[in-house]
Amino acid sequence: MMAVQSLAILGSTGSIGTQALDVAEKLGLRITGLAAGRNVEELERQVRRFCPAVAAVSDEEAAGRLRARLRDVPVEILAGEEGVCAVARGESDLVLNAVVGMAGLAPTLAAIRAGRNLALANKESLVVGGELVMRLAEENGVRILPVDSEHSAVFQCLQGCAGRGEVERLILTASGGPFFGCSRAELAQVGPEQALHHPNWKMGAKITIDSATLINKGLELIEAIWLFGLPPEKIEVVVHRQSIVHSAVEFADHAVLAQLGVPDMRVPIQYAVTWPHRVPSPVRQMDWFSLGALTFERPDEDTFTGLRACKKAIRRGGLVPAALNGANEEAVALFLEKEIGFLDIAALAEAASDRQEPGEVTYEGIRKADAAARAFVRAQARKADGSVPRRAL
Ligand SMILES: NC(=O)C1=CN([C@@H]2O[C@H](COP(=O)(O)OP(=O)(O)OC[C@H]3O[C@@H](n4cnc5c(N)ncnc54)[C@H](OP(=O)(O)O)[C@@H]3O)[C@@H](O)[C@H]2O)C=CC1
Ligand SMILES: CC(=O)[C@@H](O)[C@H](O)COP(=O)(O)O
Ligand SMILES: [Mn+2]
Repeated sequence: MMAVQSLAILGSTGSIGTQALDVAEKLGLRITGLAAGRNVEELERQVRRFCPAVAAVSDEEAAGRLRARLRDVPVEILAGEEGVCAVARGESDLVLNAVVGMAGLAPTLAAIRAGRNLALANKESLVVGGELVMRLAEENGVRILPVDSEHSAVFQCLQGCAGRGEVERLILTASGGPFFGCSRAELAQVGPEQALHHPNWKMGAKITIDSATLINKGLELIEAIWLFGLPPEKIEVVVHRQSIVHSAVEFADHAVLAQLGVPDMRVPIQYAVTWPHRVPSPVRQMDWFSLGALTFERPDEDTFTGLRACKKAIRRGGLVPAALNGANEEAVALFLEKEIGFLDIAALAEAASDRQEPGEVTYEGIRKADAAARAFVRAQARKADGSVPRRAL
């Protein structure tokens, strides 16, 4: 891959998007396109600072507001999923997809079909459509560079590895989230305020809740299967409370390589951009003498049932992970609105995925499975007769 000089960022107003702009600015990259949801104020600031040729937002109303704010700036403003996909297809050496959720799938596919190399933070693209995404990437000669910290860590450990046959297993580390060690009785009482406090990472709301339920790790397991072409039996989830070891690879000779560092997403973002090279970064050095103990434990899947539900969805395959993902997104939104309890998230994600037949993974199939799972979750949450595990225990 030629050195990246220009970058399009999708989800530029979010946690990863803003850090990616920070990295891009320090590397002196040209920003060719930006896309976001509805945060027009932040996107206006970004457009004025980085002067992309094109910017997109998720709907016409937001596009109207952005156009009104940027009348004096020569930028093309697009709207809707098609607008975001147009930014993904536009001229750039690399597209960084940091959109949150299933909304990232269409732009992932658009970038790949246009032959754009992809730095992928949007893990949901691979969760719902890994088979499709990886097949298209291969057909179009597109590289997918992981941004998710664990997958970047594995990718870094795999540099120089001659092939999958040399890998015994991957070790995906999990912080355990804010509630590690809690009982189900305690989890039944927690609300968004507590769940939004990740012990080690400052991230967007959706992924922070996913970390608290451990569903993030289940989604990451699926992401790893597709990125590295390994079966689930070869991927072990290990709780590592300190988030210093970002993941590891055990090779055929049982040597283990791990990637360590302070928890700062600018490291994996920058590596995805500069790969295979490493360049200086403003991220602080790890202080070995203040690290203290690094601990490793087995995840408690009886308490955090979401991880087990993800493993079941992987085993059933096909469209089942898409249903689980759609249900989870909907349930997380309801939890943040205080409509359902914390334990309901995993219960609803599992119930919705159990209802889904595996079927064939097509774009239309994914959308249908996603929509059906969301409708199921909304309907269950509306029921007042107690037949759903509302604030389940
Ligand atoms: N944050 C982190 O440290 C990590 C995140 N990830 C993954 O990266 C992705 C982004 O996460 P994060 O940055 O935390 O999320 P945020 O919620 O902080 O940001 C999400 C971004 O997506 C945009 N967006 C939302 N809906 C749409 C849409 N329909 N079309 C276009 N853009 C949209 C938002 O726009 P707006 O705000 O303008 O509405 C925002 O720019 C997720 O898939 C997450 O799992 C992976 C590893 C670490
Ligand atoms: C930074 C990152 O990659 C997140 O996905 C993070 O790993 C979440 O932490 P958990 O390990 O708690 O899910
Ligand atoms: Mn991660």
